[in-house]
Order: sequence, then structure tokens, then C-alpha cells
Amino acid sequence: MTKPQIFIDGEAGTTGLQIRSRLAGRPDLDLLSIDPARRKDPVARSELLNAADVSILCLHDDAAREAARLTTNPAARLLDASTAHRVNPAWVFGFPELDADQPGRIRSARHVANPGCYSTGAISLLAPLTAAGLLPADFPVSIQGYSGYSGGGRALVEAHEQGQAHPMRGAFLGYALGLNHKHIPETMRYGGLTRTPIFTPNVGGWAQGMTVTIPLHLRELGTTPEALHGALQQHYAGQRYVRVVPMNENPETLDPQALNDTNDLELFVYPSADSGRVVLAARLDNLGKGAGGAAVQNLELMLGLGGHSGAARIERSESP
Ligand SMILES: NC(=O)C1=CN([C@@H]2O[C@H](COP(=O)(O)OP(=O)(O)OC[C@H]3O[C@@H](n4cnc5c(N)ncnc54)[C@H](OP(=O)(O)O)[C@@H]3O)[C@@H](O)[C@H]2O)C=CC1
Ligand SMILES: CC(=O)N[C@@H](CCC(=O)OP(=O)(O)O)C(=O)O
Repeated sequence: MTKPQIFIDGEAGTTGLQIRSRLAGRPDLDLLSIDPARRKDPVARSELLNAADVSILCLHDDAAREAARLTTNPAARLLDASTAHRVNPAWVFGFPELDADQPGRIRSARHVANPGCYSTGAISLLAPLTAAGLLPADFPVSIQGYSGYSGGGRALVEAHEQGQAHPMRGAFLGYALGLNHKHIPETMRYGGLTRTPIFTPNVGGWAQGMTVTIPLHLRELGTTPEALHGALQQHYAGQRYVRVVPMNENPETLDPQALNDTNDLELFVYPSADSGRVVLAARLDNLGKGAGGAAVQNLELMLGLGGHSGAARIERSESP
């Protein structure tokens, strides 16, 4: 039986390397590789993009758009990790847990656009609450993100690990303070918001792992922490990669690195003692459920491969 052929365009980058690690040793897939000397050559890329069953685009937006233009074979499918196609109606949004029909849409799509790392956290919290009518679409929402430096890609990784200069290098930096971060469009579209949220991302001196928080005043909403938690629990019941943590198990401190190398996403509701306020929180690996793990999860859906337990994880070589 012929195996599906997979090409990772951008395989030398942060996300590309992650996906290679997650797919390494899979007997059911055939990984096509580009000649490293020609990895940015449109002719060499085009040959592989049109030969592969699925190409995973681990590229910056312009190169991802170019890859889509280069892929002219109607049988060749694309799974894009970049921001380029996330709100493009011709592409299916790659968050399988969005609703009950989303896995089927991804399975039959020719073009799938993965969510971003921060937006995976924000959408996973917002979408069930707006869909349940607990959070009005025009409610003034603010979102904070806290990411490890691998979120900034190869240049920021090298800046941290090899001491090179970079404007985003530092122990802890707020950024995107023009309040116009690239994840806002997909967060609104798939989180069910009509009012632009205030999104303030922050990046710190740890390599990978992130949290996303959304504080809410509940009196204005006329709801309770229990109702919000219940809606999240109901939405994600039975999901393999998303866990709504019971409120009595909330950790006292939220370590962004706790889910590194997994494809897991944990959601929390932290209530105030008087139940008048909550902080909703999401925790994930930006390179896992935020990028590479999500890509493997979607690839398996696109190819109808269900039986690879834990395939979206990276096996740690050292003992825990
Ligand atoms: N890092 C993260 O946490 C996440 C990243 N993403 C998205 O994934 C995509 C890749 O990000 P990331 O892996 O971090 O970025 P990197 O910069 O680490 O990797 C991008 C890779 O693409 C290569 N490249 C550049 N231009 C071309 C071209 N024309 N043809 C082929 N290859 C090219 C780069 O080579 P060179 O370095 O030599 O220029 C590099 O190896 C981005 O769109 C990003 O937004 C999504 C979710 C999370
Ligand atoms: C720390 C850092 O720079 N993070 C990136 C987001 C990570 C990423 O590349 O996100 P996508 O999922 O949208 O591709 C940023 O804020 O632009």
C-alpha cells in the first residue's frame, strides 16, 4: 500500500523542525525532503508541493502565500501553520475542537489553516462561551498572552540561545502595544466576538510554553464562575487534547511550561472569593497545540489516520 507523502515547506525553521520530530519514525507516512541548498528555490519547492499528498507550510506569511500559488495540482493538499490564510473563507480553520462539525470539515478540506498559538488559547476559552450566550459578542474583552521565546521563530531563538541582538530579546517584554496583533482577526472570527478585544502579548526568557488569560467582571454579564466552567466542560467533554480543569484542582500558580512537548491544552476558571470576577486561563505549548502538535493532529484528520496514540507529542529521550 502506498503511504501518504508529506512535505514540510520550511522544515529547517522552528515549527518545521518540531513537526519533523513529531513525525519522525512514523511507519505510515513518507516524508519528502527538499535539497537544503534549494530550500527557498520556488522551482524545487513547487515540485514537492505538487507531488506531496499534503504539504505543511511552516513559513512566514509571504512565503506561505507563495507556496499556495505554487501548488497547482488539484490533488495536492495544504496545511498552513502561518497567519496567511486563517480568516480566508476558502480555507478551513484548523481547530478541530471548535464545534462538532469541524473535524469533518478538516477531514475533507483541501486547504487547512492552523490557528495561531495565542489565538488557540483565546478561541478555546471564548468560542464555547459566546456560542452558549454567556458572553455577548460585543462584550469588552481583554486578553493577555505570555509566551516563551520560541514563539518568535528562529531569529528570536538564536538571539536567546546564541546571544545575538534582537528587539524582542529579554527576560520579559510586553509587545504589540499598538493593540493590533496579527492574531486578533482569527480570535474575533472564531471566538465569536464582534468588538475588537484588547490583546496584550508578552514574551519571556523561557524557550517554550505559554498561557493566555481573559479576566471578566461577572456582574455585568449576569453569570457565575460555575456557569462559565460548566459551559467549557460541556463543550470539551470527551476531547482527547483539551481538558477543562475542575475549579477545585486549580493550581495556585500557573507554569506556562507544564505542557511542553505535548499537544495538550488545559483550560481553567479562577473565581474570586465573592464570585464576582473570574480569570479564564488557557495553558499550552506554543510549539505543541499552538503549532506543531496541532499540525500533526490536523494532518491525521486530513489523512483519516486515527490510530496513532500520542503521535502529536514529542517523546522525551531523558527520563522524567
Ligand atoms: N514559533 C511558534 O510558536 C509558532 C509559529 N507559527 C507560524 O509558523 C510559521 C513559521 O514560524 P517559525 O517556525 O516560528 O519561523 P522560523 O523563522 O523559525 O522558520 C521559518 C523557516 O522558513 C524558511 N524560509 C524563509 N523564506 C522561505 C522561502 N521563501 N521558502 C522556503 N523556506 C523559507 C526560513 O529560513 P531562514 O531562517 O533561512 O530565512 C526558516 O527556516 C510562521 O508563519 C509562524 O507565524 C505558528 C504558531 C506558533
Ligand atoms: C513571541 C512571539 O513573537 N510570538 C508570535 C506569535 C507566535 C507565532 O508565530 O504565532 P502564529 O501562531 O501566529 O504564527 C507573535 O507574537 O507574533
